[in-house]
Amino acid sequence: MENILDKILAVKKQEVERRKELFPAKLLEESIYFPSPTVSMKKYLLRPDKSGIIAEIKRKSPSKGVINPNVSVERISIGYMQAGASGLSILTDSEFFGGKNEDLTTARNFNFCPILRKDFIIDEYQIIEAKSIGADVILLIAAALPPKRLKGLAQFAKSLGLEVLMEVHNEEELLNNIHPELDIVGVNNRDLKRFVTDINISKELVAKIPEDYVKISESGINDPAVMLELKECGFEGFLIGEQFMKESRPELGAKHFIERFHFLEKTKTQTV
Ligand SMILES: O=C(O)c1ccccc1NCC(=O)[C@H](O)[C@H](O)COP(=O)(O)O
Repeated sequence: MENILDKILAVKKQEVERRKELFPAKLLEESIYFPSPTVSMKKYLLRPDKSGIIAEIKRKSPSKGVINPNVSVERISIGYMQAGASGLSILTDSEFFGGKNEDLTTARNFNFCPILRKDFIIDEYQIIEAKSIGADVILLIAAALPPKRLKGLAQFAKSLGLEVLMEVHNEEELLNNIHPELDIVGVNNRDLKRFVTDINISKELVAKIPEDYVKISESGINDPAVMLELKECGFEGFLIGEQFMKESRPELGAKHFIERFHFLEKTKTQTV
């Protein structure tokens, strides 16, 4: 039976073909976003003055349905960064997540920070598009791509100066996809085929990720105490969406979350 990831990928394939006709790659290459150079997510995640959080803007999701449909990308993206996020993740998929490319360009125009284009990348065209709308990092999902294809897309992204976040959900995906073209390895706690979210997936896989990569844990992080546990296990970054987006003011949700995280971290250091 077709799972949600298969369904998203089938729709994405058609969408990419349509977009290639409407906006040929040659045209996009001419409009590659110029004013801002690539900002390194890897470096921002390791900065001690930041929280390590990649704060996400998503209006809806297949697992949760509508989360927060009427958001101001300008206000939230600025607020996330002022709250201490290390970077932004902008969902650009429209059919399943209610996003659009313009959301990323808006975030780019108002922030000097690393921005992840969160989408389902299956084609070089989408990488050129990511660069043209102002992204710094692209996501490659191991569950969505054969290892050889993933490597080829990673190499292509690097040739455009983009960083690559490679996402896995189990050890097999990790071992099949480790190569030098990656910058960040993400463990998605959410099984994209079944919607089950389990933080233990991150805890089990972290030690198996080679030291050369910045390690992030993704999805289902809904408590600053959980984020602290993940940090203590060895994660340097934390991709958080729904926990903030479910608030009427997501940027304030992020601010309170980050304040609480710093308080817990400080208390723990003082008592050890
Ligand atoms: O979120 C979903 O339902 C989903 C379904 C199928 C593929 C991807 C999906 N989500 C993308 C993500 O990985 C999350 O948006 C991201 O990691 C943040 O997760 P959360 O903090 O749980 O919103």
